[in-house]
Amino acid sequence: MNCESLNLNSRQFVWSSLTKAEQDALLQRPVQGTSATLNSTVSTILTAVRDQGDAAVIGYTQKFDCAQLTSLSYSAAAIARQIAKLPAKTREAIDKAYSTIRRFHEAQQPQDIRVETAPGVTCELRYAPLSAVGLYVPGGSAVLPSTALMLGVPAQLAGCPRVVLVSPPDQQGELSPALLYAAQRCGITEIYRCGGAQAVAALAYGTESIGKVNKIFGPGNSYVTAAKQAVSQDPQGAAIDMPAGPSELMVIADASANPAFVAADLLSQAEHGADSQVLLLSPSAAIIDAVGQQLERQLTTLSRASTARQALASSALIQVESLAQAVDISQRYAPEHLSVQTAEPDQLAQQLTHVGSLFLGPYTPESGGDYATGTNHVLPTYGFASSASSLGLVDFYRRYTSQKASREGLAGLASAIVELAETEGLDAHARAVTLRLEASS
Ligand SMILES: NC(=O)c1ccc[n+]([C@@H]2O[C@H](COP(=O)([O-])OP(=O)(O)OC[C@H]3O[C@@H](n4cnc5c(N)ncnc54)[C@H](O)[C@@H]3O)[C@@H](O)[C@H]2O)c1
Ligand SMILES: N[C@H](CO)Cc1c[nH]c[nH+]1
Ligand SMILES: [Zn+2]
Repeated sequence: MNCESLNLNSRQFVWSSLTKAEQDALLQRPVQGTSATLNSTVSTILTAVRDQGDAAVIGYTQKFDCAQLTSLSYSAAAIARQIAKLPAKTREAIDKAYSTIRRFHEAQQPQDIRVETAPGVTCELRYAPLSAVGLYVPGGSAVLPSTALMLGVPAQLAGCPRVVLVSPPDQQGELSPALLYAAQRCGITEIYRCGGAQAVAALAYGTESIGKVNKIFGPGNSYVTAAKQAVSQDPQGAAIDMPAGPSELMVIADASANPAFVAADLLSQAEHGADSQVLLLSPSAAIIDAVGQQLERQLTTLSRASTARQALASSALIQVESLAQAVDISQRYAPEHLSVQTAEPDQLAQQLTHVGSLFLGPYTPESGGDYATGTNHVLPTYGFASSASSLGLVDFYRRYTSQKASREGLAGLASAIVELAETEGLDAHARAVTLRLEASS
């Protein structure tokens, strides 16, 4: 398809006139069709990094990012030189975003709990920061310093002892001053110049220069996401935060919405990548038409119009029968971002639970949450918003339990423990209780 000549009218649909199969196709994520080839590419990269370490990472960085590196690490002096180039106004913007994100995440501090479950028996739930975390900051199609904040702030607040940041370098082998400043604000000093599946493999398995981490965080394109999913299924690999892939936005708008606002929001996510997907649901045919016209008009002024047009080819403006039907479709699609631009957004929001993040009302653009409202922009995609959570402070902790019983406490539970152990035919379990009580009677 010639992207430049995509006719947006061909992406307008009336939901009730579609068959079930057509409805399903409309809600399918664009990347799903290519997953077999994708998985095989990713698996080759993971194996190469496991076998050859740094050499493979450096080789793939040359192949995919066109950067010739002799070392993956970034020295403190080189980081400082880059940061010195940052204009003051960008520094101030990062500072502002840092403070709102920090404020929202600080309030999420999990609390240990201690409960006396029976006389003389106490149980505790404790949180410990993860000891080594890897933060993936995308840098293929656009460098995203904001993502360094979204990952770095909670890692800093949790107090993770080792925080490693990776991101694909530019063709000169450098990371951007803004990204490095954002990392510095979050206290991150261990930084490597690599991206894609090779960076995920290095974090999960370790190489000569990059030490293995316990958990990998961060969004990325379909290669990064597939690599994260693969290493998380390998007992030798690492845990991951969630599948946070190509950006998605669904907008529910009624006749009260401003079509220019809606179109701007749709384009803001379409410009992320050709595999982004944006969907409008509206009971108003007039809004659908007006948003279509606004998309055409606003596209002409965007520097990434070509990317946005490619994303629009697998996007849709859908006329629904009612807002109730829009809610049903949204719950089924489970979008990463859901914008509600209706007369009563708060009311509708009560029913909209399958979302990564909600944007309510006409003055809450999705890009606000991408940068500076304070919520985390690392969110589940591909429909995982029906089961996975948005990134938060708690994800940087491990939860574990502890218990302590006095002799009297154990005596009080003994009959239950012994009876259950005997029911399960596990004599040694029962003896561990009876022996103690006999010894101390
Ligand atoms: N869900 C979220 O929370 C969230 C947040 C921010 C960004 N995003 C998404 O993250 C994505 C970032 O993607 P990006 O591409 O800009 O950057 P990226 O850093 O994720 O990917 C770039 C890397 O992809 C690898 N790559 C590219 N082509 C390849 C190929 N043919 N074979 C193997 N590897 C290849 C390269 O190693 C390259 O370094 C976008 O889709 C954006 O929408 C999602
Ligand atoms: N919208 C992206 C998440 O899907 C996050 C982002 C970073 N910069 C701009 N936007
Ligand atoms: Zn965005």
